[in-house]
Formats: sequence, C-alpha cells, structure tokens
Amino acid sequence: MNGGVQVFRSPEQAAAAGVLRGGAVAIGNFDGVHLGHQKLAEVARAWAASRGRSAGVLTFEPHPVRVLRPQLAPRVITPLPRKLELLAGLGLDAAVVQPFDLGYAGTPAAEFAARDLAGRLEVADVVVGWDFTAGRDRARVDALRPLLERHGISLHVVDPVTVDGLVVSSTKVREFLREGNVEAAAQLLTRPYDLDGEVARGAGRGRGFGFPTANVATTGLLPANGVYVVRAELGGAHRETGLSGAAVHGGVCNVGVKPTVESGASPVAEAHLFGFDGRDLYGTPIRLAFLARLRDEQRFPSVEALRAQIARDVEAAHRVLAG
Ligand SMILES: Cc1cc2nc3c(=O)[nH]c(=O)nc-3n(C[C@H](O)[C@H](O)[C@H](O)COP(=O)(O)O)c2cc1C
Ligand SMILES: Nc1ncnc2c1ncn2[C@@H]1O[C@H](COP(=O)(O)OP(=O)(O)OP(=O)(O)O)[C@@H](O)[C@H]1O
Repeated sequence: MNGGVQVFRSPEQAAAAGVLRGGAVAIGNFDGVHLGHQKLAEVARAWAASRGRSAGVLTFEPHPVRVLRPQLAPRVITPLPRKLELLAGLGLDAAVVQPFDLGYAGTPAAEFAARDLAGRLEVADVVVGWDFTAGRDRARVDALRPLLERHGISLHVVDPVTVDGLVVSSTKVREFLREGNVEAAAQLLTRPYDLDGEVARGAGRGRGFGFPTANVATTGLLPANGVYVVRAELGGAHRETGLSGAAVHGGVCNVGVKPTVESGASPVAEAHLFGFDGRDLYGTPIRLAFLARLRDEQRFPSVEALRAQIARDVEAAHRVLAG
C-alpha cells in the first residue's frame, strides 16, 4: 500500500489530473524525508485542509547536485522509490516528480512560478523552508513571494527545524552516516537509516566459521566502515512504494573491506541474520536498517580471533535488540 499518494512523473501529468488545483505544495529535494521535510509536509497538509483541497510535494529527480556538480554528488539517503514510500506515509495526496536536467536547471524563478506552479499545478499555497532558493537565479523566499503573489499564490515559509540546537538537513544526515553515527542520523530522520539492495553471493568463508552472511548488493549510501546492529527485512518485493511481504530478522552487519581476509577490496555491507534458516538467499530483496554502531572494523591476527570477536558482536547485538 502507498497510503493513497498519487505519483506523477511531471508537473504536466499532475496538471492533466488537476490533483493539486487550489491546493498546497511543498517544494524540495526531500532527500531522507527528515524531520524538516516532515514539517513542510505537515504545513502543506494544514493549508490544503483549510481550503478543502489536496496537498502534495514537488520534488526533483535525479538530485540536482548529481546534475549540476556530478563530481561532488554524494549518494542519496533515499533513492526515489524509498522517498516516495516515506512521502506516502506523511498523508499527502500527490507527489510530483520533476525530471531534473541541465535544461530544467536553466529555468528562471519567475518562469518556474508562472509555468509550473501557477500554470500547471495551479496551487493556492506553496510551502518551503527558510533557506529555499528557486530557479537559475536562486531566488530566495523574499524574491519568490512577489513572483507567486502575481498569480494569487501564497508563500508559506517554515522556520528551521532543529534537534538539540542543530538545524536538520540532508547534508547533516549524510555527515553522520559518513562518521558511522547512525544513532544521530536516526534522530534527524525520525527512524533508523535504511539501505535497500539484493542479496549477492559472497566468497562463502563466513559459513565455514559459523557466521554465514548475506552480502548486500546496493547502489545506496553505506555508513562508515564498522560493525552495526541491524534489522533486516528480507524477501517480499521491491515496489515503487516499498518492500512488501518481507520477513524481519535482527542481525549484525559489517560494512567494510574485511582486512583480515582480503586486501584492496571496496567496501561492502554483509549481514549475519538471526533466526534465519539459511536457505539460498541470492537475489532476494533486502532492506537493512542500521540501529546502532558496535565498533570499528579491524584487522585481526587470525580468522579465529575474528570469529571470537564476531561471537561477542552477536551477543552485544542481541542485548541492543532486546532493548
Ligand atoms: C558481525 C561481523 C563483524 C565483522 N568484523 C570484521 C572485522 O572487524 N574485520 C574483518 O576483517 N572482517 C570482519 N567481518 C567480515 C568477515 O571477515 C567476513 O564475514 C567473512 O570473512 C566472510 O566473508 P565472505 O562472505 O566474503 O566469505 C565481519 C563480519 C561480521 C558478520
Ligand atoms: N530543518 C529544516 N527546517 C525547515 N525547513 C527545512 C529544513 N530542512 C529542509 N527544509 C526545507 O525543505 C525543503 C527541501 O529542502 P532540501 O530537500 O534541499 O533539504 P535540505 O535538508 O536542506 O538539503 P541540503 O542539506 O542538501 O541542503 C526546502 O524548502 C528546505 O528549505
């Protein structure tokens, strides 16, 4: 289920359905759908409700940084399917996905307001955060407001949402994940960070010493190398709006290069799942939620020392999962 959100692949498509006419739209990249993004959705919903109309988001795909500065672009926190699934959970009626390319990036703010917001979406209310900028000219909210008022659209600006004095942002979530601080990332996201992939074949050494692992093939963002407590959803099917029909297992996950047994490898995530019957998993969809960080990845003097440490990791993970 997708919570009733309708997904449109362009403002033209949304216009044809007339879904946001007279309603409210929140605008942004919404990477991570963090607490700040959730506040924007809530404000859009409130404005729409006050007018008896629908609420939606307008978001961009791929992430503009990928198009404008590809060499700097980080991996996203929520690839589009996961983002749409989370947006659906916010009680929105529509998600409009604007394809983002260099041509679109050249749109001036006045044209964005006139063509997309007034002409296509025909919204009455636009909701953005305090630091939002629109169009090629990067118009800030004070410049955008009159451009919208010209078309009878009201602009509502949300003040910075903070957690313990820190302004919530996608950039900050990525920073925490890069440091391995999955607990802090979860505070900003309001849920543990999760990663979607498929189970891939590993070298099979883990099974030999008592800890078989599911290697996760993913293009998603890996948290810093280290050992984590995870909750895995396994099986089911990836749909546009998420993974359905999955079995849930606790587990421990190593993110890294396995210096004890390999050299020169690129980082991978592999999870040893609890209560799992060991049947052939290859190709199965998997979602790993990172609950807590246990330790750094280390090079052990022997496989036996590694095995003993993994046994301790498993005990520690059971304690965390028991809450
Ligand atoms: C909980 C856990 C912790 C791990 N910690 C380390 C580690 O600190 N150093 C290391 O070299 N490998 C670590 N590994 C990776 C193991 O070396 C790896 O799972 C094993 O060699 C099997 O690899 P394979 O699937 O490529 O055969 C860890 C694996 C798990 C499941
Ligand atoms: N903490 C926040 N409080 C209020 N509004 C926010 C907050 N974070 C983002 N927004 C607003 O949400 C919309 C989407 O922003 P965007 O997706 O660029 O998020 P971001 O977290 O600021 O990303 P980045 O870290 O890449 O700048 C924008 O209008 C932005 O101003």
